[in-house]
Amino acid sequence: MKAFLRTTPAVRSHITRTNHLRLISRPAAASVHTAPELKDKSLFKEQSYINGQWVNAKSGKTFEVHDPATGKLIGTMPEMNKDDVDLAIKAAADAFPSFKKTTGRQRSKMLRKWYDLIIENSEDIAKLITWENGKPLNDAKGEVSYAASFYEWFSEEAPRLYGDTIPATVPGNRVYTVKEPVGVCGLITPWNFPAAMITRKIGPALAAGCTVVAKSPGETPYTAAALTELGHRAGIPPGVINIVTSLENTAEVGGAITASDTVKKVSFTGSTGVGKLLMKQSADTLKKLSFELGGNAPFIVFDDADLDIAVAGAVASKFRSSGQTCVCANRIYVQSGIYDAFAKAFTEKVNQFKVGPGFQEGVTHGPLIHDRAVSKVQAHVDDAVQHGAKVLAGGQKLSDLGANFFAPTVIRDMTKGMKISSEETFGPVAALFPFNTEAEVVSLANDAEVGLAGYFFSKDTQRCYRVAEALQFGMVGINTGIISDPAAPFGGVKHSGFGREGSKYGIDEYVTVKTVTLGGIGDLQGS
Ligand SMILES: NC(=O)c1ccc[n+]([C@@H]2O[C@H](COP(=O)([O-])OP(=O)(O)OC[C@H]3O[C@@H](n4cnc5c(N)ncnc54)[C@H](O)[C@@H]3O)[C@@H](O)[C@H]2O)c1
Ligand SMILES: O=CCCC(=O)O
Repeated sequence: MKAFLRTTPAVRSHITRTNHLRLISRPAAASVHTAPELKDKSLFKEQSYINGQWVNAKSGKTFEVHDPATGKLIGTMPEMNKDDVDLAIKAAADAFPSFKKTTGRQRSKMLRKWYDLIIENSEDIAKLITWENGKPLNDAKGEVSYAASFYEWFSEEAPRLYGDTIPATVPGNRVYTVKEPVGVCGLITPWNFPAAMITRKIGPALAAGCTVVAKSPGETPYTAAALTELGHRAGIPPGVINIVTSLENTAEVGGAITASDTVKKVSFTGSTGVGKLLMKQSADTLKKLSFELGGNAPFIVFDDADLDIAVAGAVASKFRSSGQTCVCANRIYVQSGIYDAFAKAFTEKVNQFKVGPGFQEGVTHGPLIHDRAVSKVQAHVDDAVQHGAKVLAGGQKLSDLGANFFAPTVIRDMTKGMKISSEETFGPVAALFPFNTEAEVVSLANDAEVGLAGYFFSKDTQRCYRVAEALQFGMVGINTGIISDPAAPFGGVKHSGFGREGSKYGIDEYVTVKTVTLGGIGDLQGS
């Protein structure tokens, strides 16, 4: 109810009109909020955003969003369908002709203003992230600066969208290229980084001069809405950013985006399965695509590694967002000479974690996003134990804290046939596999359908080059467990998808290269 009271009068009147039955019929427990206090209450929006206006679904339907830490209701969002998506696509298409004519410098200023507003409001945005995603407030603050950094970065790229001057093969011809915005872009992002995944797409799209229809994640739509409100305040013109929301209708919304011939590009971050579906759906309209899909990252510790650095790297890589990032270590391979020492030191660190609701002081790790995630984690642990692995820490749900909490877990004596060796857990389970030789572990690491991130730890410089070259992954971390950086290209190979986000390459995903050939310029008279 508190969230309801924080909405604007216009929104309240609409919700009252369309939802009064649901509001009054909700069970008492479900309507009790543990709402964080926002400095700017108008950042909490329970509507979608089309053509510069906050709107409801045309059908009037809504879906509920729940706090993963408490299970309590946060609020509702419009349950949009194809009709709403078509309106958003039309708004983006109508805005495109004038937005594409803005200069890179003008777009740079808009993105910079948006960046500044996010930084000014970072505490509120972080609270929204913690509320709907569950991650501890400090991590949420980190995500806000990471998310904002993509607007800063692409505000700097926008004025530097250079083409080439090309020496022609044909005498008398002159050839040059121009990078043009691809057009209306459909962006689909997951819940694990409610802010950063969407800014990593909107930043380069706008920098290139594209307009967008973004579908925010059904589990975590409020962060995207708050960012959009700040974009509105930054003066992004109507129709340039459109945010559609859905939960149950997500497949229909994805179908409408991919089927549209007006949408020229789809950028998706999420699971490999959904990525493949969207690629099939996009075939008829031959869209430009970039897909950041699932991972199953190997994390290799060689005997010659610095033990403390390797342990710190494993803690950071494995347990970031309670294991719910696509680049989290999933298979931790430790060489036999250092295996026992690593297992002991690593387990000691994991035992120091404090699990709890993300707003609670001192909490280092929050809940998982929902009960399906908890069930998958439990299934992976049970499978490993049934096949002979030994639990060193955790291994079970923390039901006393709430339905979505799972104890940070360390398991040793993992072997190749176990589920974790071939499936991404996406949760707080560190599985330690022993190995003996460099060739053996490189082969194990590469024996995966996916290839997003891989990590290894060694003090041997020659080995560092050798193994980095041999690993079949889009990103390799050497002696570090954190590789995310707006300046560094982010993306995978194999079934982890294609395309790169962030970095100097990120903007290329949103442009087409036009070649201009001027023929027969002739010779100067008299020369
Ligand atoms: N490579 C990366 O950069 C990256 C980043 C984050 C997450 N991921 C991957 O995402 C997965 C976890 O996220 P998830 O479980 O929410 O993934 P998911 O694929 O189920 O969902 C991702 C997004 O796609 C939407 N979606 C689902 N079905 C859709 C459909 N038919 N049409 C259109 N949209 C649809 C969801 O609503 C959500 O917004 C993991 O596999 C993880 O590795 C990858
Ligand atoms: O979960 C995927 C993205 C995480 C990151 O950008 O570091």
